[in-house]
Amino acid sequence: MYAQLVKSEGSKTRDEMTPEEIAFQKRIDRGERIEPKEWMPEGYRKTLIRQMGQHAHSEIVGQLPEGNWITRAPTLERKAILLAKVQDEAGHGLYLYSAAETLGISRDELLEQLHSGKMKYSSIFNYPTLTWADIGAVGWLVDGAAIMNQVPLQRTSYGPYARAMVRICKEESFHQRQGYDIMMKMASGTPEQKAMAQDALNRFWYPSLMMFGPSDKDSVHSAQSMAWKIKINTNDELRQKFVDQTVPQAKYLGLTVPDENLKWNEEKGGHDFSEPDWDEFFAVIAGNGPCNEERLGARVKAWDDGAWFRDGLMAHADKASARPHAAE
Ligand SMILES: CC(C)(COP(=O)(O)OP(=O)(O)OC[C@H]1O[C@@H](n2cnc3c(N)ncnc32)[C@H](O)[C@@H]1OP(=O)(O)O)[C@@H](O)C(=O)NCCC(=O)NCCSC(=O)Cc1ccccc1
Repeated sequence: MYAQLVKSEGSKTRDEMTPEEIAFQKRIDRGERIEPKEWMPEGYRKTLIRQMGQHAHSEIVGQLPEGNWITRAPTLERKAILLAKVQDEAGHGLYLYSAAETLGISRDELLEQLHSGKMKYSSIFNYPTLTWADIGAVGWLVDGAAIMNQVPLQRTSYGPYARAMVRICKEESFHQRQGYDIMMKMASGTPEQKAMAQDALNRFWYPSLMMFGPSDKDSVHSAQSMAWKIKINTNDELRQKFVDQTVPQAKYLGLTVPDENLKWNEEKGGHDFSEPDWDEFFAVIAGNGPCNEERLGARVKAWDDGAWFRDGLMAHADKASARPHAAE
């Protein structure tokens, strides 16, 4: 069915699987949920830690480009809405770290891997938010792409991840609407405001398409992750759905998607569109995007600055447990 997917490193054919692995795959094929204390292949556990960890880190790092605008939101109402949205992203990160911890890795280990550059976070957050219209574009396009990817993950095979996705998707759809609402205001405002909205769309269009990952022929994990139902769709399938959903929304705003090759293809029932610049994508995920240093630097600083607070909490917890009767 997915002839274009490359074989994932370490993936096994049925003949190479142990009886336990075959039984596990049968459970997945029947659509059963896998729960934390149940047996799972080591590769399944590691793949989930990688994907859920990257997802959690993206939510946390993803607060930075929007947090940048909280003090400069144009009205009190916009400020309150943006503040709530950024707090939601923190909450999503925390559910996802908790869900990842059920796989036997601690939150400290996950954060250490983020801070040392061993684990990734979404490429999109390495682009700057230069104007207020960018906050509209982030909500509309970035949250829109996030939802497109995450709605199918509500049916992912690992129970704690699938359940976390249900609440996260509800909140992300509010985020997407608040972004589109900002874009509607800007696009129907003064010519200068409309130009800002167009400029934000121009800069965020291709980075948003990159959020779905490399094209299927370069996606090293898709084949195995889909066999395990850790992923439900290929990267290209979701990218296509995102383009098809977003193009009419841009039209409604009176804005132009920055792609001369964009056109409806009746035969395939979807748009033809230009691929993002994959060299840029691979440079960004290798740490060389416009804001990688600033984003990671901000997270490491926040971690270091919070050391006194974590130490205080631990000291308090130690004292409380040394006095078992104190709380009675
Ligand atoms: C689709 C994909 C992202 C990638 O498919 P896979 O099968 O895992 O990989 P594949 O073989 O295709 O790629 C090969 C290599 O490329 C890496 N790579 C690929 N794409 C990216 C990328 N875009 N950025 C960075 N790295 C990327 C990939 O890790 C792998 O490298 P590795 O071997 O690990 O070193 C998948 O992990 C997924 O669905 N994750 C869950 C959703 C999720 O994480 N959402 C987060 C954003 S939503 C949000 O934050 C909400 C929000 C909104 C607004 C404000 C604040 C917050």
